[in-house]
Amino acid sequence: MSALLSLSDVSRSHGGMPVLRHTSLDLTAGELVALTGPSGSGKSTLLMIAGGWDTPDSGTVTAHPPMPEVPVSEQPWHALAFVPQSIALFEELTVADNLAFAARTATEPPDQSKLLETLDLAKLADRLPSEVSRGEQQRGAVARALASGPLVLLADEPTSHQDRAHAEMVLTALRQAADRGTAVLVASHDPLLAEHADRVVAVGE
Ligand SMILES: Nc1ncnc2c1ncn2[C@@H]1O[C@H](COP(=O)(O)OP(=O)(O)OP(=O)(O)O)[C@@H](O)[C@H]1O
Repeated sequence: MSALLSLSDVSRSHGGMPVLRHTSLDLTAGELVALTGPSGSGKSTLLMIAGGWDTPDSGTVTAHPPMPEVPVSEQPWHALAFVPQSIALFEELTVADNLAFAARTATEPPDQSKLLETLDLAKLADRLPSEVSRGEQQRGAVARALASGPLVLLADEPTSHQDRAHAEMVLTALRQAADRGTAVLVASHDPLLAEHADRVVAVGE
């Protein structure tokens, strides 16, 4: 299988300190890749660059067909979805409407009710993000990303606010997306992640 998204020879410094040095990574349809490394090793930096929210000092990020042939920063949600560490749900929309908003961009919208059930959010669907817990908001952000049916999904510490049972739900949902063909890249310290991943990429070691 050919890559959907390629980082090639990417380097990035913050405040004069090198964070990523000549890093290359290919993401292929149907795989779940675990991005591991110590705190401060550059996992979020790599994800931000992969998603087009940060620019490398050198090196390239390329989206390959069937991804739209535009820079990563211009990819629509149904091509490239992101679960940021900050979670960033739309505060004025209910949990269900956050999913519905993302699903509007999907070419083949996943079943939103099923997504809410899979992530133990069904009973909270009509609440605003401010009316649910941080962990529930985080699962909402995962559900929203999945609702766009993305070709590539990038997730930054998506289980950081979860207990073990709910972390399993999050990782299972991401695994199922990979099994349906999404290329999934997950940065995490969670030891459970390796059980769900096809391969592990370590940064900063
Ligand atoms: N905007 C910024 N300005 C300056 N330094 C930054 C900035 N963003 C990140 N850094 C530094 O770059 C390094 C890598 O940060 P990054 O957030 O990518 O690490 P991480 O592996 O995701 O860490 P964690 O596991 O703690 O989330 C750290 O030393 C961090 O302090």
